Amino acid sequence: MSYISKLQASIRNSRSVLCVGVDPVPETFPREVRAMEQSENDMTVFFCRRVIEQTKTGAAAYKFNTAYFEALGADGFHVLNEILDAVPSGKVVIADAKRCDVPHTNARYKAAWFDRFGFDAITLSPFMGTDTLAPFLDDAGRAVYALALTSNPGADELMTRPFGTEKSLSAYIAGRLREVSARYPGSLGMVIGATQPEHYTPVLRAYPEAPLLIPGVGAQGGSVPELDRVLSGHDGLPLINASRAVAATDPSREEPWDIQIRHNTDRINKLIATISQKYQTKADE
Ligand SMILES: O=C(O)c1cc(=O)[nH]c(=O)n1[C@@H]1O[C@H](COP(=O)(O)O)[C@@H](O)[C@H]1O
Repeated sequence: MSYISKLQASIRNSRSVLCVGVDPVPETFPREVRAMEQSENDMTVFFCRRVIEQTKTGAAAYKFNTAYFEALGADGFHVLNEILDAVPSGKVVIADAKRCDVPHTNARYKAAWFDRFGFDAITLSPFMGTDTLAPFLDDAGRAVYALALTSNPGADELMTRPFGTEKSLSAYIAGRLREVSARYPGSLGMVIGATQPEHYTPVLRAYPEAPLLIPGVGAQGGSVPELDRVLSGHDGLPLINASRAVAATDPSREEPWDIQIRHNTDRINKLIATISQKYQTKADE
């Protein structure tokens, strides 16, 4: 099955373009979880599996930022594997690894994240040139999301600046990604931050059919109505990621922490409902 078919099916089944970010920080786990007196690794497996359980109806995808598993040390990859086992089949799983290296080294990252861990997609930095993306693009069943317009304030240092005749370096990257995507069976999409809608237009115009991974709603303050407006003419299927906004729990609330996670997810899904509906229709086409 191609990556795009899997993405379409998952958006259709969940009726949502929500991607739940799994970025566990043991110090922020609910006190009930921390009180279990388990090891940090066991707590992480328990917490993340519960997050997946509570979000699986309303999420099309899960994005695992590998930093949070590397931070657990030598057993971090075992922890990641145990959590991946809990993701229902049919959901898109993305390794947010943001790798960037020469092609023969990137081939080993591909062996790790696609072949060993079985992720459907990976985030990569395109800053060493588009030749570095090639090792990830030989399989129609997998996808790359290349950083094109990131959500952090420092994106203004490089990405949103004019580049050659292009409005921004981001727009140039988008154009290059479009050219490269035509040469490979794998799917090549873009990461664009929800905090940057004023910079979207030239980027999306340069690659209108790009699958999009959009982080930055929730904790980083990206505006969903703005996102809805700027996405209006975009053809590629988006995934809108929320990590902390899903996992955040408040001990002063009456509901149990895991129900809070379900309600957080419902709230975000309501917020992005217009975008989800539009792309669900596209996924049906
Ligand atoms: O590639 C990403 O996913 C990414 C790119 C970007 O420009 N900004 C960004 O926040 N991210 C990731 O998206 C997630 C955002 O987390 P929250 O701000 O908690 O929703 C983190 O895993 C970030 O590493």
